[in-house]
Amino acid sequence: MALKKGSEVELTIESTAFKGKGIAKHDGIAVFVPGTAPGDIVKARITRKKKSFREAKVLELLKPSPQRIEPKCSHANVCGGCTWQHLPYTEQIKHKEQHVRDHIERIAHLDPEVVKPILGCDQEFYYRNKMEYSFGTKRWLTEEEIQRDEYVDDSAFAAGLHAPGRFDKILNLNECHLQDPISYQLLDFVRNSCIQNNIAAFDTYKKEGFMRHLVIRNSHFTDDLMVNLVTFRDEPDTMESIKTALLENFPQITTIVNNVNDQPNPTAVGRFEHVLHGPGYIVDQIGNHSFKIHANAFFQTNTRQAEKLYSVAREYAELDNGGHLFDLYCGVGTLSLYMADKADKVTGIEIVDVAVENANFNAQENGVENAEFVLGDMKDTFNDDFLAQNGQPDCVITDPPRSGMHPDVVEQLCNLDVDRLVYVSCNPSTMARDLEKLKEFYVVESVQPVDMFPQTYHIEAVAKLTRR
Ligand SMILES: C[S@@+](CC[C@H](N)C(=O)[O-])C[C@H]1O[C@@H](n2cnc3c(N)ncnc32)[C@H](O)[C@@H]1O
Repeated sequence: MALKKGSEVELTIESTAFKGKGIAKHDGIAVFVPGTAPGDIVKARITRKKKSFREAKVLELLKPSPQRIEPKCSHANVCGGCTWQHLPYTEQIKHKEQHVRDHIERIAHLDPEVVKPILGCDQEFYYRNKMEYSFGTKRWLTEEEIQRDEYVDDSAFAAGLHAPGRFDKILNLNECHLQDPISYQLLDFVRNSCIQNNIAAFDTYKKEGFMRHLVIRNSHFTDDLMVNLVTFRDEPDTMESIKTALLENFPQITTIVNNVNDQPNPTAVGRFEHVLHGPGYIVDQIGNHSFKIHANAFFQTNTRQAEKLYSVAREYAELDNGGHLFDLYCGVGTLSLYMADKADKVTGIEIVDVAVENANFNAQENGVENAEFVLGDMKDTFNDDFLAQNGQPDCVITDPPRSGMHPDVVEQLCNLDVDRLVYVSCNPSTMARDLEKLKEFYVVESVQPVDMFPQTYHIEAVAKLTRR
């Protein structure tokens, strides 16, 4: 019988899908069930019906999988951040490796044997150097509150992470084990200070209020600790009082910045920024190089594991005979500098101006004289004029955002006369899509999954391509 939306059914979870959902089969139809583990037997309600699959929500865990462990965090079952705290880390990485294989086979149509055994992360918790919290006027109700017969008001000054799939509801966090505990202590302090001082959270519907995000960045190699308060309006007096209170209670903070995002978009990047305390950046280290990082510049969020990732990219780039390296989507120049001693010349391209400024500064600070960085959108910048001006590369590293590369960039890479291409990706699905096109011109020799994000379904991978 076809499963209708709303029907209740008993399911045995067989495996996991990308994004962490468990998969069960019912009358030959795949049913995706979040929050489950292979081996679980659950009573579930169908929440979505599509031609070839269903989605379901667990109503009752009838028999837990023997693989299950107690999550460390009290929010684990609700928070969308950690999908897999109920699985041992050894199991998590098996699933991630399999997901990369699946994408390589199903989307890139390549032999999954090119995927190597995953490189796991030594640190299972507290590995992040950045957390981006949000404020809102609606809190996510607990399961117990939802079940009550009476009306429960969800209006609140809520501070934490967005409830899964909800742009308007915030899960009020009082713990999180992905970043140093100082991170959620700061969150708690800012939430309480705002409530005491009648400072409003931003209301996404009415487009009013004040506090939008709190972004904490801490260095893993220095004592630098950045607090970035993202607000809807520019109110120097309010910010001065928050800054004073923060420094009185957390003297270890080395810099405080205020990004003012007065636009409807929900990003934590301001239209302009004020530095309220300290230098306005932190310094961290990957390999032998130190990096200056401003609030709005990208930096790998797992500093220690980034070195493992970069060493794979360095090996795949095969720069033993030097040559000209292009570092596409270069951020603050981390990969460029990590490779620069092997190359004759490195040219990076990046869209965020402050990241390019940081990259130039970082090259100078680290005594790297053969790297230069160009500001621009890859799809407009990486063209024939650019090649005529900057010369042809011998090797290209590309490390795009989660959305992957723009089709024009993929096409330019297909037409490029280059021996080696190294594709670093934080999304196996878009990487596989791009490899599908690139494989006509390049041999995909190997794909190395590297886990940068324990407890979550996210997985990084590095692919080595050589010209046909
Ligand atoms: C995944 S990060 C990689 C950064 C760097 N390779 C690293 O390891 O730190 C992707 C970078 O691409 C930049 N970016 C995003 N879209 C871009 C575009 N259209 N053109 C150029 N750079 C872009 C982002 O600002 C970010 O710095």
